[in-house]
Amino acid sequence: MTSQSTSDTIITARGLTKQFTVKRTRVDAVTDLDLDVARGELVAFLGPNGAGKSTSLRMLTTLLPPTRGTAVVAGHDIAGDPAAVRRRIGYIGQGTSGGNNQRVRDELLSQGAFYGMSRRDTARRADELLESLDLAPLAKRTVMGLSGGQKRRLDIALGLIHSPSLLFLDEPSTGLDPQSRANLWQHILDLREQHGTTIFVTTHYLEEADQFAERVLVMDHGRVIVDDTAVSLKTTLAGDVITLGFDGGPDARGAADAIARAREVAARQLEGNAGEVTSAAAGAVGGRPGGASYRAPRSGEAMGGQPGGATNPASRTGDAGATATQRLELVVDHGDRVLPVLLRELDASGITVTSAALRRPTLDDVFLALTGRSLRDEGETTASAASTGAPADPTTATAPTTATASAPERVSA
Ligand SMILES: Nc1ncnc2c1ncn2[C@@H]1O[C@H](COP(=O)(O)OP(=O)(O)OP(=O)(O)O)[C@@H](O)[C@H]1O
Repeated sequence: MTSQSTSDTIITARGLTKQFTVKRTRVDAVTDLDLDVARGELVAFLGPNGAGKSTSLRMLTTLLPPTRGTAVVAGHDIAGDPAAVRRRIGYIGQGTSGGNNQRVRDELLSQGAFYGMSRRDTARRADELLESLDLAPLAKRTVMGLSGGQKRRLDIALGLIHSPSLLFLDEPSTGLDPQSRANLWQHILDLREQHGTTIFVTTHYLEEADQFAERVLVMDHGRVIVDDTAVSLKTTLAGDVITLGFDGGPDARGAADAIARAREVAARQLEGNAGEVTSAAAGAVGGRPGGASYRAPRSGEAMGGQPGGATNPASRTGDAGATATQRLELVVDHGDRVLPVLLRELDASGITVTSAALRRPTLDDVFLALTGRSLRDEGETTASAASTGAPADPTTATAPTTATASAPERVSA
Protein backbone atom coordinates (compact mmCIF):
# COMPACT_ATOMS: atom_id res chain seq x y z
CA MET A 1 0.00 0.00 0.00
CA THR A 2 1.32 3.41 -0.76
CA SER A 3 1.30 5.61 2.27
CA GLN A 4 -2.24 6.85 2.76
CA SER A 5 -1.61 8.17 6.20
CA THR A 6 -1.84 11.86 6.73
CA SER A 7 0.66 13.56 9.00
CA ASP A 8 -1.95 13.34 11.74
CA THR A 9 -2.39 9.61 11.38
CA ILE A 10 0.30 7.34 12.72
CA ILE A 11 -1.38 3.96 12.20
CA THR A 12 -3.59 3.10 9.25
CA ALA A 13 -4.63 -0.52 8.79
CA ARG A 14 -7.03 -1.90 6.21
CA GLY A 15 -8.35 -5.42 6.19
CA LEU A 16 -5.44 -6.71 8.25
CA THR A 17 -5.96 -10.43 8.67
CA LYS A 18 -3.95 -13.25 10.19
CA GLN A 19 -4.76 -16.91 9.88
CA PHE A 20 -2.72 -19.69 11.43
CA THR A 21 -2.95 -23.33 10.56
CA VAL A 22 -2.79 -25.65 13.51
CA LYS A 23 -2.95 -29.36 12.76
CA ARG A 24 -4.56 -28.63 9.39
CA THR A 25 -7.23 -26.52 11.07
CA ARG A 26 -7.44 -22.83 10.28
CA VAL A 27 -7.31 -20.43 13.20
CA ASP A 28 -8.69 -16.98 12.36
CA ALA A 29 -6.62 -14.98 14.82
CA VAL A 30 -7.42 -11.53 13.36
CA THR A 31 -9.98 -10.76 10.66
CA ASP A 32 -10.25 -7.55 8.64
CA LEU A 33 -8.77 -5.11 11.11
CA ASP A 34 -9.40 -1.53 9.99
CA LEU A 35 -7.75 1.05 12.15
CA ASP A 36 -6.78 4.72 12.15
CA VAL A 37 -4.83 6.07 15.09
CA ALA A 38 -4.02 9.76 15.30
CA ARG A 39 -0.67 11.03 16.53
CA GLY A 40 -0.58 11.46 20.28
CA GLU A 41 -3.57 9.24 21.00
CA LEU A 42 -3.60 6.78 23.89
CA VAL A 43 -5.51 3.75 22.68
CA ALA A 44 -6.36 0.78 24.87
CA PHE A 45 -6.91 -2.54 23.16
CA LEU A 46 -9.13 -4.88 25.18
CA GLY A 47 -10.45 -8.36 24.72
CA PRO A 48 -10.46 -11.76 26.33
CA ASN A 49 -7.56 -14.21 26.06
CA GLY A 50 -7.15 -15.37 22.50
CA ALA A 51 -9.16 -12.47 21.02
CA GLY A 52 -6.32 -11.52 18.68
CA LYS A 53 -4.79 -8.50 20.40
CA SER A 54 -1.18 -9.69 20.46
CA THR A 55 -1.42 -10.96 16.90
CA SER A 56 -2.69 -7.52 15.80
CA LEU A 57 0.18 -5.84 17.61
CA ARG A 58 2.71 -8.25 16.15
CA MET A 59 1.48 -7.53 12.63
CA LEU A 60 1.52 -3.77 13.18
CA THR A 61 5.05 -3.98 14.58
CA THR A 62 6.22 -6.13 11.62
CA LEU A 63 6.97 -9.15 13.80
CA LEU A 64 4.38 -11.22 11.98
CA PRO A 65 3.45 -10.97 8.28
CA PRO A 66 -0.28 -10.59 7.71
CA THR A 67 -2.14 -13.22 5.70
CA ARG A 68 -3.78 -10.34 3.87
CA GLY A 69 -4.48 -6.66 4.32
CA THR A 70 -2.21 -3.66 4.60
CA ALA A 71 -0.95 -1.21 7.18
CA VAL A 72 1.09 1.95 7.23
CA VAL A 73 2.74 2.50 10.59
CA ALA A 74 4.77 5.60 11.44
CA GLY A 75 4.73 6.55 7.78
CA HIS A 76 5.90 3.23 6.31
CA ASP A 77 4.27 0.17 4.89
CA ILE A 78 4.70 -2.81 7.22
CA ALA A 79 5.27 -5.19 4.31
CA GLY A 80 7.14 -2.83 2.00
CA ASP A 81 9.61 -1.38 4.48
CA PRO A 82 9.48 -3.20 7.80
CA ALA A 83 12.93 -1.96 8.83
CA ALA A 84 11.81 1.66 8.56
CA VAL A 85 8.74 0.90 10.68
CA ARG A 86 10.86 -0.79 13.35
CA ARG A 87 13.24 2.16 13.53
CA ARG A 88 10.36 4.46 14.32
CA ILE A 89 8.38 2.46 16.80
CA GLY A 90 8.91 0.95 20.22
CA TYR A 91 7.46 -2.44 21.02
CA ILE A 92 7.27 -3.87 24.48
CA GLY A 93 5.98 -7.41 24.37
CA GLN A 94 4.76 -9.57 27.22
CA GLY A 95 7.80 -10.02 29.44
CA THR A 96 10.49 -8.52 27.22
CA SER A 97 13.45 -8.31 29.58
CA GLY A 98 14.20 -11.69 31.02
CA GLY A 99 16.59 -12.48 33.79
CA ASN A 100 20.11 -11.79 32.61
CA ASN A 101 23.41 -10.85 34.12
CA GLN A 102 23.74 -7.56 32.30
CA ARG A 103 23.55 -4.40 34.36
CA VAL A 104 20.54 -2.18 33.85
CA ARG A 105 22.39 0.74 32.22
CA ASP A 106 24.46 -1.61 30.02
CA GLU A 107 21.26 -3.26 28.85
CA LEU A 108 20.06 0.14 27.65
CA LEU A 109 23.40 0.86 25.96
CA SER A 110 23.22 -2.46 24.08
CA GLN A 111 19.71 -1.64 22.95
CA GLY A 112 20.87 1.76 21.61
CA ALA A 113 23.72 0.05 19.73
CA PHE A 114 21.17 -2.37 18.27
CA TYR A 115 19.32 0.62 16.81
CA GLY A 116 22.58 1.99 15.39
CA MET A 117 22.67 5.00 17.72
CA SER A 118 26.01 6.62 18.50
CA ARG A 119 27.53 5.82 21.89
CA ARG A 120 27.18 9.41 22.99
CA ASP A 121 23.53 9.66 22.03
CA THR A 122 22.79 6.29 23.60
CA ALA A 123 24.46 7.20 26.88
CA ARG A 124 22.61 10.51 27.06
CA ARG A 125 19.28 8.91 26.27
CA ALA A 126 19.90 6.02 28.68
CA ASP A 127 20.59 8.40 31.55
CA GLU A 128 17.53 10.46 30.68
CA LEU A 129 15.32 7.35 30.74
CA LEU A 130 16.89 5.97 33.91
CA GLU A 131 16.03 9.25 35.54
CA SER A 132 12.49 9.61 34.25
CA LEU A 133 11.54 6.01 34.94
CA ASP A 134 12.99 6.06 38.46
CA LEU A 135 15.65 3.53 37.53
CA ALA A 136 18.75 5.68 38.23
CA PRO A 137 19.46 4.12 41.63
CA LEU A 138 19.29 0.70 39.97
CA ALA A 139 21.58 1.50 37.04
CA LYS A 140 24.34 -0.82 38.23
CA ARG A 141 22.12 -3.66 39.36
CA THR A 142 21.81 -6.76 37.19
CA VAL A 143 18.53 -7.18 35.36
CA MET A 144 18.07 -10.54 37.03
CA GLY A 145 17.88 -8.90 40.45
CA LEU A 146 15.06 -6.47 39.63
CA SER A 147 11.51 -6.78 40.93
CA GLY A 148 8.62 -7.33 38.50
CA GLY A 149 7.67 -3.64 38.49
CA GLN A 150 11.28 -2.52 38.03
CA LYS A 151 11.68 -4.95 35.12
CA ARG A 152 8.60 -3.59 33.41
CA ARG A 153 9.93 -0.05 33.79
CA LEU A 154 13.20 -1.22 32.26
CA ASP A 155 11.19 -2.79 29.41
CA ILE A 156 9.64 0.59 28.77
CA ALA A 157 13.05 2.31 28.85
CA LEU A 158 14.32 -0.27 26.35
CA GLY A 159 11.36 0.39 24.09
CA LEU A 160 11.98 4.14 24.24
CA ILE A 161 15.76 4.27 23.83
CA HIS A 162 15.55 5.39 20.19
CA SER A 163 12.88 8.02 20.96
CA PRO A 164 10.05 6.44 18.94
CA SER A 165 7.00 8.54 18.30
CA LEU A 166 4.80 5.44 18.63
CA LEU A 167 4.97 2.92 21.44
CA PHE A 168 3.22 -0.46 21.44
CA LEU A 169 2.80 -2.02 24.86
CA ASP A 170 1.48 -5.56 25.22
CA GLU A 171 0.00 -5.94 28.70
CA PRO A 172 2.61 -3.81 30.45
CA SER A 173 1.14 -4.16 33.91
CA THR A 174 0.10 -7.82 33.96
CA GLY A 175 1.28 -9.57 37.09
CA LEU A 176 2.21 -6.40 38.95
CA ASP A 177 0.77 -5.47 42.32
CA PRO A 178 -1.67 -2.53 42.33
CA GLN A 179 0.92 -0.04 43.55
CA SER A 180 3.45 -1.00 40.87
CA ARG A 181 0.69 -0.83 38.28
CA ALA A 182 -0.27 2.67 39.35
CA ASN A 183 3.38 3.68 39.36
CA LEU A 184 3.99 2.22 35.90
CA TRP A 185 0.98 4.02 34.49
CA GLN A 186 2.14 7.29 35.98
CA HIS A 187 5.41 6.85 34.11
CA ILE A 188 3.62 6.04 30.88
CA LEU A 189 1.43 9.13 31.22
CA ASP A 190 4.41 11.34 32.08
CA LEU A 191 6.34 10.14 29.04
CA ARG A 192 3.36 10.81 26.89
CA GLU A 193 2.95 14.29 28.26
CA GLN A 194 6.62 15.13 27.87
CA HIS A 195 7.13 13.72 24.37
CA GLY A 196 3.66 13.46 22.85
CA THR A 197 4.28 9.74 22.24
CA THR A 198 1.39 7.84 20.71
CA ILE A 199 0.60 4.85 22.89
CA PHE A 200 -1.17 1.70 21.79
CA VAL A 201 -1.59 -0.60 24.73
CA THR A 202 -3.26 -3.96 25.33
CA THR A 203 -4.45 -4.62 28.83
CA HIS A 204 -6.58 -7.06 30.78
CA TYR A 205 -7.24 -4.45 33.44
CA LEU A 206 -10.48 -2.77 32.44
CA GLU A 207 -10.07 -0.08 35.06
CA GLU A 208 -6.79 0.98 33.44
CA ALA A 209 -8.40 1.37 30.05
CA ASP A 210 -11.29 3.22 31.64
CA GLN A 211 -9.08 5.57 33.59
CA PHE A 212 -6.22 6.32 31.22
CA ALA A 213 -7.19 5.71 27.62
CA GLU A 214 -9.08 8.27 25.62
CA ARG A 215 -10.06 5.60 23.14
CA VAL A 216 -10.99 1.97 23.70
CA LEU A 217 -11.00 -0.77 21.10
CA VAL A 218 -12.58 -4.06 22.07
CA MET A 219 -11.67 -7.17 20.12
CA ASP A 220 -13.52 -10.46 20.26
CA HIS A 221 -12.90 -13.55 18.13
CA GLY A 222 -10.40 -11.68 15.99
CA ARG A 223 -12.64 -8.74 15.16
CA VAL A 224 -12.91 -5.24 16.60
CA ILE A 225 -16.43 -5.02 17.96
CA VAL A 226 -16.31 -1.47 19.32
CA ASP A 227 -14.11 1.57 18.99
CA ASP A 228 -15.05 4.63 21.03
CA THR A 229 -14.28 6.57 24.19
CA ALA A 230 -14.86 4.70 27.44
CA VAL A 231 -17.45 7.27 28.52
CA SER A 232 -19.40 7.02 25.31
CA LEU A 233 -19.32 3.21 25.33
CA LYS A 234 -20.65 3.08 28.85
CA THR A 235 -23.34 5.65 28.15
CA THR A 236 -24.61 4.10 24.96
CA LEU A 237 -24.07 0.40 25.51
CA ALA A 238 -24.55 -0.29 29.20
CA GLY A 239 -27.00 1.04 31.73
CA ASP A 240 -26.71 2.08 35.35
CA VAL A 241 -27.23 -0.79 37.76
CA ILE A 242 -29.62 -0.27 40.67
CA THR A 243 -29.58 -2.93 43.36
CA LEU A 244 -32.32 -2.92 45.97
CA GLY A 245 -32.30 -5.04 49.11
CA PHE A 246 -35.41 -6.27 50.92
CA ASP A 247 -35.81 -7.79 54.30
CA GLY A 248 -38.45 -10.44 54.02
CA GLY A 249 -38.75 -10.99 57.72
CA PRO A 250 -38.18 -14.35 59.35
CA ASP A 251 -39.41 -16.43 56.44
CA ALA A 252 -38.15 -16.66 52.89
CA ARG A 253 -41.67 -16.21 51.55
CA GLY A 254 -41.79 -12.66 52.91
CA ALA A 255 -38.71 -11.70 50.93
CA ALA A 256 -40.00 -13.39 47.81
CA ASP A 257 -43.29 -11.53 48.13
CA ALA A 258 -41.49 -8.22 48.59
CA ILE A 259 -39.40 -8.89 45.50
CA ALA A 260 -42.41 -9.86 43.41
CA ARG A 261 -44.27 -6.71 44.43
CA ALA A 262 -41.19 -4.56 43.95
CA ARG A 263 -40.79 -5.94 40.46
CA GLU A 264 -44.28 -4.89 39.60
CA VAL A 265 -43.80 -1.43 41.09
CA ALA A 266 -40.47 -1.02 39.31
CA ALA A 267 -41.90 -2.11 35.98
CA ARG A 268 -44.83 0.30 36.37
CA GLN A 269 -42.58 3.07 37.52
CA LEU A 270 -40.06 2.73 34.74
CA GLU A 271 -42.83 2.52 32.20
CA GLY A 272 -44.50 5.57 33.63
CA ASN A 273 -41.30 7.53 33.41
CA ALA A 274 -40.55 6.62 29.83
CA GLY A 275 -40.86 10.24 28.75
CA GLU A 276 -38.66 11.61 31.44
CA VAL A 277 -36.21 8.77 31.69
CA THR A 278 -34.91 8.14 28.23
CA SER A 279 -36.14 4.85 26.83
CA ALA A 280 -36.52 3.31 30.21
CA ALA A 281 -39.68 1.33 29.67
CA ALA A 282 -39.07 -1.79 31.65
CA GLY A 283 -38.82 -5.25 30.30
CA ALA A 284 -38.35 -8.33 32.36
CA VAL A 285 -35.53 -10.53 31.28
CA GLY A 286 -36.02 -13.42 33.61
CA GLY A 287 -34.60 -14.05 36.97
CA ARG A 288 -31.73 -15.70 38.65
CA PRO A 289 -31.24 -17.07 42.11
CA GLY A 290 -30.49 -14.24 44.45
CA GLY A 291 -31.85 -11.45 42.33
CA ALA A 292 -33.76 -10.30 39.30
CA SER A 293 -32.79 -8.22 36.33
CA TYR A 294 -34.65 -5.70 34.30
CA ARG A 295 -33.04 -4.46 31.17
CA ALA A 296 -34.00 -1.01 30.04
CA PRO A 297 -34.15 -1.04 26.27
CA ARG A 298 -32.18 1.49 24.25
CA SER A 299 -34.06 3.86 22.01
CA GLY A 300 -35.69 1.95 19.22
CA GLU A 301 -34.92 -1.38 20.80
CA ALA A 302 -37.85 -3.74 20.82
CA MET A 303 -38.42 -5.75 23.91
CA GLY A 304 -40.59 -8.72 24.47
CA GLY A 305 -42.52 -8.23 21.27
CA GLN A 306 -45.17 -6.05 22.93
CA PRO A 307 -46.28 -2.62 21.83
CA GLY A 308 -44.41 0.00 23.78
CA GLY A 309 -41.57 -2.34 24.39
CA ALA A 310 -42.61 -3.48 27.82
CA THR A 311 -43.14 -7.03 28.87
CA ASN A 312 -45.00 -8.05 31.93
CA PRO A 313 -42.38 -8.74 34.54
CA ALA A 314 -44.76 -10.84 36.54
CA SER A 315 -45.02 -13.22 33.62
CA ARG A 316 -41.49 -14.39 34.18
CA THR A 317 -41.06 -15.38 37.70
CA GLY A 318 -37.90 -17.43 37.65
CA ASP A 319 -36.72 -16.03 40.93
CA ALA A 320 -39.99 -15.34 42.64
CA GLY A 321 -40.33 -18.73 44.20
CA ALA A 322 -40.14 -19.39 47.89
CA THR A 323 -36.38 -18.94 48.05
CA ALA A 324 -34.69 -16.38 50.27
CA THR A 325 -34.44 -13.90 47.42
CA GLN A 326 -33.60 -10.52 48.81
CA ARG A 327 -32.14 -8.46 46.00
CA LEU A 328 -33.57 -6.88 42.95
CA GLU A 329 -31.25 -5.65 40.25
CA LEU A 330 -32.34 -3.25 37.55
CA VAL A 331 -30.38 -1.98 34.60
CA VAL A 332 -31.69 1.44 33.62
CA ASP A 333 -30.72 4.66 31.96
CA HIS A 334 -30.21 7.67 34.23
CA GLY A 335 -30.12 5.60 37.40
CA ASP A 336 -29.54 8.69 39.53
CA ARG A 337 -32.96 10.01 38.49
CA VAL A 338 -34.74 6.69 38.55
CA LEU A 339 -33.57 5.57 42.00
CA PRO A 340 -35.25 8.25 44.19
CA VAL A 341 -38.51 7.96 42.29
CA LEU A 342 -38.42 4.22 42.66
CA LEU A 343 -37.75 4.40 46.39
CA ARG A 344 -40.66 6.77 46.93
CA GLU A 345 -42.93 4.55 44.90
CA LEU A 346 -41.93 1.40 46.76
CA ASP A 347 -42.38 3.14 50.08
CA ALA A 348 -45.85 4.33 49.07
CA SER A 349 -46.68 0.75 48.15
CA GLY A 350 -45.68 -0.39 51.64
CA ILE A 351 -42.57 -2.25 50.49
CA THR A 352 -39.61 -1.79 52.80
CA VAL A 353 -36.31 -1.33 51.04
CA THR A 354 -33.40 -2.03 53.37
CA SER A 355 -30.56 -1.06 51.05
CA ALA A 356 -30.17 0.71 47.75
CA ALA A 357 -27.08 0.98 45.60
CA LEU A 358 -26.45 2.67 42.29
CA ARG A 359 -23.49 1.52 40.24
CA ARG A 360 -22.28 3.24 37.12
CA PRO A 361 -21.55 0.87 34.27
CA THR A 362 -18.03 -0.44 33.75
CA LEU A 363 -16.32 -1.49 30.56
CA ASP A 364 -17.08 -5.04 31.59
CA ASP A 365 -20.80 -4.18 31.48
CA VAL A 366 -20.21 -2.88 27.96
CA PHE A 367 -18.58 -6.14 26.92
CA LEU A 368 -21.37 -8.08 28.59
CA ALA A 369 -24.01 -6.03 26.77
CA LEU A 370 -22.25 -6.62 23.46
CA THR A 371 -21.40 -10.28 23.73
CA GLY A 372 -23.43 -11.70 26.61
CA ARG A 373 -20.14 -12.71 28.23
CA SER A 374 -17.97 -11.14 30.85
CA LEU A 375 -14.52 -9.95 29.91
CA ARG A 376 -13.45 -11.16 33.30
CA ASP A 377 -14.64 -14.67 32.69
CA GLU A 378 -11.23 -16.26 32.69
CA GLY A 379 -12.51 -19.83 32.57
CA GLU A 380 -14.28 -19.38 29.28
CA THR A 381 -11.60 -17.25 27.70
CA THR A 382 -8.68 -19.42 28.72
CA ALA A 383 -10.49 -22.43 27.35
CA SER A 384 -11.07 -20.69 24.02
CA ALA A 385 -7.40 -19.78 23.76
CA ALA A 386 -6.35 -23.31 24.61
CA SER A 387 -8.77 -24.91 22.19
CA THR A 388 -6.88 -23.55 19.19
CA GLY A 389 -3.88 -25.65 20.10
CA ALA A 390 -1.52 -22.75 19.53
CA PRO A 391 2.10 -23.64 20.11
CA ALA A 392 3.80 -22.36 23.22
CA ASP A 393 5.11 -18.97 22.23
CA PRO A 394 6.25 -16.56 24.91
CA THR A 395 4.87 -13.57 23.08
CA THR A 396 1.42 -15.01 22.55
CA ALA A 397 1.06 -17.26 25.54
CA THR A 398 -2.06 -17.00 27.63
CA ALA A 399 -1.66 -14.17 30.07
CA PRO A 400 -1.67 -14.83 33.78
CA THR A 401 -5.04 -14.59 35.41
CA THR A 402 -5.76 -10.98 36.11
CA ALA A 403 -9.46 -11.02 36.77
CA THR A 404 -10.84 -9.76 40.01
CA ALA A 405 -14.43 -10.39 41.02
CA SER A 406 -16.55 -11.97 38.34
CA ALA A 407 -19.29 -9.84 36.85
CA PRO A 408 -22.85 -10.43 38.04
CA GLU A 409 -24.67 -12.96 35.98
CA ARG A 410 -27.27 -11.16 33.98
CA VAL A 411 -29.65 -12.28 31.32
CA SER A 412 -29.73 -9.77 28.54
CA ALA A 413 -32.77 -8.86 26.58
N1 LIG B 1 1.80 -18.70 16.51
C1 LIG B 1 0.55 -19.11 16.54
N2 LIG B 1 0.16 -20.26 15.96
C2 LIG B 1 -1.12 -20.66 15.98
N3 LIG B 1 -2.12 -19.98 16.56
C3 LIG B 1 -1.79 -18.84 17.16
C4 LIG B 1 -0.46 -18.33 17.19
N4 LIG B 1 -0.45 -17.15 17.87
C5 LIG B 1 -1.72 -16.95 18.25
N5 LIG B 1 -2.52 -17.94 17.84
C6 LIG B 1 -3.98 -18.04 18.06
O1 LIG B 1 -4.56 -16.87 17.54
C7 LIG B 1 -5.61 -16.41 18.38
C8 LIG B 1 -5.32 -15.01 18.87
O2 LIG B 1 -4.22 -15.07 19.77
P1 LIG B 1 -3.58 -13.76 20.41
O3 LIG B 1 -2.39 -14.18 21.18
O4 LIG B 1 -3.42 -12.73 19.38
O5 LIG B 1 -4.75 -13.33 21.40
P2 LIG B 1 -4.70 -12.22 22.55
O6 LIG B 1 -5.97 -11.46 22.43
O7 LIG B 1 -3.44 -11.45 22.47
O8 LIG B 1 -4.71 -13.14 23.83
P3 LIG B 1 -3.98 -12.88 25.24
O9 LIG B 1 -4.81 -11.87 25.93
O10 LIG B 1 -4.06 -14.22 25.87
O11 LIG B 1 -2.58 -12.42 24.98
C9 LIG B 1 -5.70 -17.43 19.50
O12 LIG B 1 -6.67 -18.37 19.14
C10 LIG B 1 -4.32 -18.06 19.51
O13 LIG B 1 -4.38 -19.35 20.03
